[in-house]
Amino acid sequence: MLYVDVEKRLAEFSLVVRHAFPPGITAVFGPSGSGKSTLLNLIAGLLLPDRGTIRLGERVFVGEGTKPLPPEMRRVGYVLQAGFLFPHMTVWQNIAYGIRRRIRPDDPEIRPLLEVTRLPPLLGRKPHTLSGGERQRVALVRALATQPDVLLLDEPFANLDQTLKEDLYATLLELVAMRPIPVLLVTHDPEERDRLAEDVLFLERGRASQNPRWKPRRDSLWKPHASADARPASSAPEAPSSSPSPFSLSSP
Ligand SMILES: Nc1ncnc2c1ncn2[C@@H]1O[C@H](COP(=O)(O)OP(=O)(O)OP(=O)(O)O)[C@@H](O)[C@H]1O
Repeated sequence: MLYVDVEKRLAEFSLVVRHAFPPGITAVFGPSGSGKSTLLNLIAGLLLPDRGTIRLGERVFVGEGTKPLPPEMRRVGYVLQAGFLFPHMTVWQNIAYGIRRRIRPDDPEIRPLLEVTRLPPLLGRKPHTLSGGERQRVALVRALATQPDVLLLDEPFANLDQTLKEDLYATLLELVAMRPIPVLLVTHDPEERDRLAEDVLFLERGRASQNPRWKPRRDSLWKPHASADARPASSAPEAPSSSPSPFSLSSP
């Protein structure tokens, strides 16, 4: 479980988020400029909060009285809208980059990722020869190949046509089923939110509220996964006063 309880002053308002993210996909949904990317950057360690705590289980990313964990030690995978790939490297070199040990496409932890995303025929290609959807598949595998404990997706499907999106939705869900970790999916698109998310964090001018009326839709694509038992009955920020706060650093 990823716990976020932070404040960050921005140009026109403060981002104030107090939320627990269980394994599975949580959509981070809100209008442009509401603080969605800032939240992801705080979790990734690219920005530091003015106050508060971010921790994954007992592993403190940032917290009062402790030195912030640098981004490279957080085990966070990050995929951006443009699906940035190094242009001079092949698909395989892009995927292997950032993994500290030598890996091969048929290594047992890599091969299933490549197969689900149908990348094996493309491994020798350079990014400029790929379609937008193929590039996003590479970016997803690259993020997951590092075996992250949290996956951050910042509008990874924007600017793709509907057929490609559908294809990538299915791929993402297969990947998440293979590695049940908290996944934060930033999106503007209510359809995408409702098809993919198990939970939604609504943001508006930096303020977060769980919409109590939001429920996964009947045609939602996600299926409860093995770790579903680990999900709390509700990931709403308010814990009953009789139980320890999920945000307390000393809680299990
Ligand atoms: N480092 C910063 N310092 C101060 N203000 C910032 C900083 N970065 C972003 N902002 C401002 O904070 C607000 C939130 O920006 P952010 O990029 O997080 O929004 P967003 O919801 O991701 O928007 P979009 O959907 O357009 O990408 C914006 O008003 C932005 O101008």
